[in-house]
Amino acid sequence: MPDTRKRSSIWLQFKDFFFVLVLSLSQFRLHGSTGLRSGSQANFFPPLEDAMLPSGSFNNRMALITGGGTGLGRAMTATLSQLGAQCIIASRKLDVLQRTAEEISSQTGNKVHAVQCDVRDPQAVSQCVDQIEALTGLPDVIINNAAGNFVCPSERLSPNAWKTITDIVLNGTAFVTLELGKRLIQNQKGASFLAITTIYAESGSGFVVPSASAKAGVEALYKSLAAEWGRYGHRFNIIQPGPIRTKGAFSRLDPTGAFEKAMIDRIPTGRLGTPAEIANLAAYVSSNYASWMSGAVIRFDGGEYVSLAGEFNELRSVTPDQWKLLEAMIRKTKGS
Ligand SMILES: CC/C=C\C/C=C\C/C=C\C/C=C\C=C\C(=O)SCCNC(=O)CCNC(=O)[C@H](O)C(C)(C)COP(=O)(O)OP(=O)(O)OC[C@H]1O[C@@H](n2cnc3c(N)ncnc32)[C@H](O)[C@@H]1OP(=O)(O)O
Ligand SMILES: NC(=O)C1=CN([C@@H]2O[C@H](COP(=O)(O)OP(=O)(O)OC[C@H]3O[C@@H](n4cnc5c(N)ncnc54)[C@H](OP(=O)(O)O)[C@@H]3O)[C@@H](O)[C@H]2O)C=CC1
Repeated sequence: MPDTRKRSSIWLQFKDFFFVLVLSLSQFRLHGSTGLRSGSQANFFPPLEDAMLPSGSFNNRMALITGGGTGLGRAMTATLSQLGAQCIIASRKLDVLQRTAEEISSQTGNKVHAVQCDVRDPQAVSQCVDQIEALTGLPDVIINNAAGNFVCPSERLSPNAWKTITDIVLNGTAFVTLELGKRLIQNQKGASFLAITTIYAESGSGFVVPSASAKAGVEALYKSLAAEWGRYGHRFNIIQPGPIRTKGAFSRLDPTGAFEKAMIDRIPTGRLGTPAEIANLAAYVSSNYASWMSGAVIRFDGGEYVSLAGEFNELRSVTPDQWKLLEAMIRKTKGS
C-alpha cells in the first residue's frame, strides 16, 4: 500500500477509536451525576428463567416461529418446545436454523423443523407454508418475530434501505399471516397469531424510522385482523419488547456499546429484559390459558416507555437534600 494511503487508513482507524472513546466518556459523565446509581434497583426484579406454564401445555400443538433460529425467536422456540410443541422455525439462513433446531430438539425431546424462507418474497412464503403443511400440518401457533433494523439518520437512507426494512417487517408479517390465515380458514382451523413489535411502534422514533413505520403497520394489521377474523377462530396479539440483549439487535442499534448504560439508567426496573422472560410471555399469550385474549398490545419493557414519556421523570436524580431546598422554595411561594 502506498505511504499516503497507509497513513490515511491509520488516521481513519484512529478517528473511529476516538469517536467511540468520546461516546463512552460522555456516557460516563452523564451517569456520574445522577443521584440514584443505575441498576441498583434491579435486585428487586430478578429475572426468572424457567418455563412458567405447566409442562405439556403445548402437547399436540404445532408452532411456527419466524426468525426462530436466533435471539428472541430462538428463546420462544426453546420454551414452546419444552412445553410440548412441535416447532417449525423459518428464516433465510438454513444452516443457522438447522443448528438451533438440533440443539433445541436434543434438549427437549420434541422435534423442531427448520424451513428456509425469505419472508419478503410472497412466493417463498407460499412454498414455505406448503412445506410446513407436509411436515406437521397447519400450525396452531404463529409467531411473527422476523425483523430487520439498523440505526441510521433518515437523510442517509436510500430507497432500498427503506424498502429492505419495511419489506421484512411489514410485508413479511403480512405475507406470512395472510398465507396461513387463508389456508387455516379454508381448513376451518383456529390459531393464535402473535406479532413481536417494539415500544417505539407506538411513539415513533428517530434514527430507526423504517422500523418504527413498519412495526406501527404490523400493529394496525394485527388489531384489524383481531376484529375481522375472530369468526374463524383466530386470535391476534402483539408484544412490544423493550431492550433485550441479542446480537442481532444490539450490533445494529448500539454497535459501540456506548448507549447501553444510558438505556439501563432510564429503565425503572434497572436492567434489560431477558430472552427467557419474553419467551414465557409469548408462550402464555399463545397458549389456551389466554384463549380470551385478542387484539391486545402488551408492552414488556421494565417500565422504559413510561419512563421516557413522563416530563418530570428526570427529577429522579434530585437528592433528598436538594428536595428539602426545592420544597422550601415552593412552599415560600404565595399567590400567582
Ligand atoms: C439509543 C439506543 C441505544 C441502544 C439500543 C440498543 C438496543 C436495542 C434496544 C431496543 C431495540 C428495539 C427494537 C428492535 C428492533 C429490531 O428489529 S432488532 C432486530 C435486528 N435484527 C436484524 O436486523 C437481523 C436481520 N438484518 C439483516 O439481515 C440486515 O441488517 C438488513 C440490512 C436488515 C438486511 O440484509 P440484506 O442483506 O437483505 O440487505 P443489504 O443488501 O445489506 O442492505 C439493503 C439496503 O440497506 C442499506 N443498509 C444496510 N445497512 C445499512 C446501514 N447500517 N445504514 C444505512 N443503510 C444500510 C444497504 O446499503 C442497502 O441499500 P442500497 O445500498 O441502496 O442497495
Ligand atoms: N432484542 C431487542 O431488544 C428487541 C427486539 N425486538 C424484536 O424482537 C424480534 C427478534 O429480534 P432479535 O431476536 O433481537 O434479533 P435477531 O436479529 O436475532 O432476530 C431477527 C430474526 O429475523 C430473521 N430474518 C431477518 N430477515 C428475514 C427475512 N427476510 N426473512 C425471514 N427471516 C428474516 C433473522 O434470521 P435470518 O438472518 O436467518 O433470516 C433473525 O433470526 C424482532 O421482531 C425485533 O424487532 C423488539 C424490541 C426489542
